[in-house]
Amino acid sequence: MSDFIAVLANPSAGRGRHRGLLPGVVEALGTAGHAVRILTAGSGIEAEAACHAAVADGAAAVVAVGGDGTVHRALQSVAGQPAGFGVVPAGTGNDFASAVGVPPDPLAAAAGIAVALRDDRAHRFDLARTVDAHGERRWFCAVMAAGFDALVNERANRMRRPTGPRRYDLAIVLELARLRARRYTLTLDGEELAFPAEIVAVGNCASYGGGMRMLPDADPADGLLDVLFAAPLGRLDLMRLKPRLRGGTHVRDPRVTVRRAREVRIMAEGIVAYADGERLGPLPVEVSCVPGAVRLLR
Ligand SMILES: Nc1ncnc2c1ncn2[C@@H]1O[C@H](COP(=O)(O)OP(=O)(O)OP(=O)(O)O)[C@@H](O)[C@H]1O
Repeated sequence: MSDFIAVLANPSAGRGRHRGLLPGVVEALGTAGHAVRILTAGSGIEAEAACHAAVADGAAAVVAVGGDGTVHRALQSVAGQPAGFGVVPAGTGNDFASAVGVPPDPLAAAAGIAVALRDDRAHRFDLARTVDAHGERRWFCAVMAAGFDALVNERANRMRRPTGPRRYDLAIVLELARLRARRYTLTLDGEELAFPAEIVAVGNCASYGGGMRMLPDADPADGLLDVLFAAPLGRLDLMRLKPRLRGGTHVRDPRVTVRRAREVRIMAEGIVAYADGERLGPLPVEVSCVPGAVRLLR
């Protein structure tokens, strides 16, 4: 069957707060005049496979109902493809949705997707494409972490307890105790830089983690990636920088550098990169900005 809307709902997104949302979302999407097919998946990997199958089956659009992790999974199937993409923000972090002008209210977002599909109107936004040392390709939409924040994510993923946000707090404490500057080699459009650092991030959009504006001026429609790195700060100053991320004022610190590039390569020992909060894999990673790679319905 073709001419249908595939809906990837992540029941665990937003700690389950939006579980009752789906019927209203499906009803709103139905007004676009396409059949609505709900994809079932028990994990991020299954979610991704279900989206790929739907696109191969001729889906007119894929709609992700969840946070940035769900968006990341769904995006793999529509990036660089003619199928449209919709986001119904229902996660704890909805950073891509807010960067591309999706209404924060889930039902308003669903209604907007239906109107855009009916009127055949889409907005093109850039995506970042990654290639790892094994040649594996992925896409991401918001921010790739390749420093302290990636180490925290990797540690939190390995921990079973505590659950919820306290797991991250504990992972931060544990990783702070082991903090050390690593030697990075960064290539920005062919220019090679080598320096010691604790934080390095690449952004297609400004924020991650639910409003932490790591790359405050990143624009998902400028055809470029924003790249942030900082001279070694040490434990105390790293923690002092953290509350400044929400306002994006950390970039005023003279030890922080932000550059723009179309193609970026990052190498450092012992770092597993995370993109949109999802595990990407060990560095080195090459990242390219692909202008207009997604047809966003909103
Ligand atoms: N259909 C699905 N079923 C189960 N897990 C999924 C599904 N879709 C995505 N996932 C995974 O669920 C995780 C959380 O998703 P997401 O980021 O959308 O929600 P969140 O509430 O914002 O997340 P977090 O609690 O991690 O901040 C991601 O790792 C993602 O890969």
